[in-house]
Amino acid sequence: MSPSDKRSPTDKRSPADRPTIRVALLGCGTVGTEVVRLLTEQADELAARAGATVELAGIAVRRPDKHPELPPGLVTDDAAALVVRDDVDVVVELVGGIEPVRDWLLAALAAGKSVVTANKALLAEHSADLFEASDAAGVDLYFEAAVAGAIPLLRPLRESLAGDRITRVMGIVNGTTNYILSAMDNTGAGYAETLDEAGRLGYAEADPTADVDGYDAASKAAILASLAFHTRVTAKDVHREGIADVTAADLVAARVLGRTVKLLAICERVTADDGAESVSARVHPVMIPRSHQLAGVGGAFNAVYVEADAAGELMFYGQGAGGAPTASAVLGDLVAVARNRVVGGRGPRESAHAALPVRPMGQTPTRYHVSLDVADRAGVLAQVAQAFAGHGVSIAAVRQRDANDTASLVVVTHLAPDAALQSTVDEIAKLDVVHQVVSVMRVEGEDA
Ligand SMILES: NC(=O)c1ccc[n+]([C@@H]2O[C@H](COP(=O)([O-])OP(=O)(O)OC[C@H]3O[C@@H](n4cnc5c(N)ncnc54)[C@H](O)[C@@H]3O)[C@@H](O)[C@H]2O)c1
Ligand SMILES: N[C@@H](CCO)C(=O)O
Ligand code: NA
Repeated sequence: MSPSDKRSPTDKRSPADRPTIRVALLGCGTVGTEVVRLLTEQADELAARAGATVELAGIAVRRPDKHPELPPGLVTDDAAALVVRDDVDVVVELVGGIEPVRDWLLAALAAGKSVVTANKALLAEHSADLFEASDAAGVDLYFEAAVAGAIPLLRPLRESLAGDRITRVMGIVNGTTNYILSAMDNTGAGYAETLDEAGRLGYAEADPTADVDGYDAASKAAILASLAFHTRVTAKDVHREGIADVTAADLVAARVLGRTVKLLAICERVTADDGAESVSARVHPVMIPRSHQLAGVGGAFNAVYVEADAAGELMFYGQGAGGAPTASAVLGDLVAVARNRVVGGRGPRESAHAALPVRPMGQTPTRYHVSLDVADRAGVLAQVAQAFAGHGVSIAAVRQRDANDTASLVVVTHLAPDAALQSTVDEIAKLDVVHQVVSVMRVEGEDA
């Protein structure tokens, strides 16, 4: 697009006079394929909405010979050359991973190209560098698809809620693990077969351990905490536990009590007694009541609660993974970026002015559900209760069920620092009267 193509938003040029925004697409896998389809099928509508014809200038893939469906003149295996080409206005990155993508995007931004990306791993590590490069060049960096797929979530945080004070963001942000946990809970399906199915459906990352070990959700939590609290949180600041240790016994223990297990990302603004503010960001399995709205979120769907001082509680729900849903978010960003280029403006920049410290997990208040098999004799409950009291942890509820010479004991705590809860569980596991620690799970969504 040449500078003379710029116009005001009220300019009514005929389609023939519209400027052209030329797009370099990097990666044509699950999401990239759907972006090409939508760009082609909806070309006229997208042009009308963007105020510019949006046209592919090139498509970089690892193996051009594997893509006979793409126009040969557009396909290249040289992404580094494509992103700085003079005829490219916008780079849409759908490759994933950190290197070499980081170098490509920094080069693209430095060359004055706007960037749209779905790459949460990259943003959670290097958003500072990327924002700095986009500011230096005066171009856009959009990434709605990076968190919660199709769900408009980042734009509401960056723009709609910019006038409010967000206190908490909590939800299901990984489709693959939600698909697996839902299947294990509903049908008792096995872990491995369900993970394979999530891969076939295009939900899982290229390396699915990023999903099951919580790395993907931790990257998303870092992005959410940064945007919600106007600070910089990176993936390594996020406490991370995946679902690999969630057992059938955990799901049964949850079911018996009318609960289920979800992998949640929880980002909170924490205010200490002296008024000092910090943020906490964590990803781990959580036991929630079946009546909780997040309990009904099945398959690869995502749902995120946002709590803000003035707005109160908001909930965002929809498809969090898969080619077409993710492409929807990419196209939304592409139209926004194209519009900005047409009018000569920019979207929101990084807002990290609050510069809040990150509170370590051990100091973060949580609640535990502990299920134990204990000896069925007098004084056992007192010993277990003493262990909690010794670490300053207050008990909210105790349930006991007897079977032969063993009793099943379930303890749910009030809020306590996570480190105190961990130490309590370690001590309890060593008690002679405790035969087995059946399940230990953090709890959300119940009255304390
Ligand atoms: N699949 C989803 O549901 C989903 C949802 C949200 C975000 N994302 C993100 O979108 C991105 C792409 O995900 P995907 O599922 O489409 O992955 P994919 O593995 O299906 O596709 C990746 C593409 O990148 C290409 N590629 C790899 N190395 C390359 C190189 N050196 N040069 C050029 N091309 C190269 C591959 O050929 C392939 O076409 C990732 O960042 C992912 O985290 C995916
Ligand atoms: N692998 C990711 C894709 C969406 O970001 C998931 O399962 O949620
Ligand atoms: Na999104």
